[in-house]
Amino acid sequence: MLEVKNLSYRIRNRNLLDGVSFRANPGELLAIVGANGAGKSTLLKLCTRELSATDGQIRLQHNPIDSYSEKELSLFRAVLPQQNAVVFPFLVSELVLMGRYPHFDFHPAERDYTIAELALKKVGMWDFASRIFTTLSGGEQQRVQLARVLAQIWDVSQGILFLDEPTTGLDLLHQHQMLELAREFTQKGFCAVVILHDLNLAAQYADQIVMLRAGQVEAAGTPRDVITAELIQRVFNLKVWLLEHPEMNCPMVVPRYNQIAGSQQ
Ligand SMILES: Nc1ncnc2c1ncn2[C@@H]1O[C@H](COP(=O)(O)OP(=O)(O)OP(=O)(O)O)[C@@H](O)[C@H]1O
Repeated sequence: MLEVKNLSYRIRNRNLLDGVSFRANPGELLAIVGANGAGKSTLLKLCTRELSATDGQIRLQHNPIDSYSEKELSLFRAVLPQQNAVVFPFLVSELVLMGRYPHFDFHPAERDYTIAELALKKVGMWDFASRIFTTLSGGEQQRVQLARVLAQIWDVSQGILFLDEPTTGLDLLHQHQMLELAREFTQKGFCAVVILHDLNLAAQYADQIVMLRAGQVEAAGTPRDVITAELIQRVFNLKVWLLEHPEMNCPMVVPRYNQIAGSQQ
């Protein structure tokens, strides 16, 4: 469970976040959406303790975020950051095994190797296990990083998964597989908090959406509550058509063509 109450973050007299509140329950995938610069990554960095809030509270599994040691946090909470520069020539298998670091002291156990293998298979990258990570394509690297993150919380029953723009660099199939995997973990009792730019992915996979605008929550609720033409115009400055997904019970967003052409002038 993640609970954020009246969260603010101020830097150099500018409020990057102002009075943000929401709650993500076990079993839920919560998407954070908003225009560039709205404060999504800042919010995620506060929730993962990379930054400290100026005001407000964050609770994980009902306890204040600061009540946990780094080790305690890493046993139930995993983070896929937006950028994850790897400079050393690690093997793919070594990198995924790093996700197991919180679970062993000096040497990985058989179970850690097994979980790293299962995680790599889960993201369809097992065949790349003995490749050097830095030689992989952008999308392949992203899938391996996901395997590392999944390996970290593989055998946790109610963990928290934070994903910052996880679909970046992924082709259409793997974008959906990424979110299917996040959803699979929510079905195990996890809560997943995912920053997404693609409103259609948010509509299809999220149980709840928090829509940020200039550091504040403009709207929050189910995809039907939040993915409306009016809110999208207000938050993204774009007129859209809303269609019904032919199979899934959710709206689909299609930008109005004249608007896009007009916005470039
Ligand atoms: N250290 C900093 N100092 C000053 N401004 C900052 C700092 N970090 C972030 N900002 C500003 O805060 C705002 C929110 O940034 P943030 O990265 O959270 O946005 P975002 O919603 O994740 O954007 P994007 O969709 O482009 O990734 C932006 O205007 C950014 O320029």
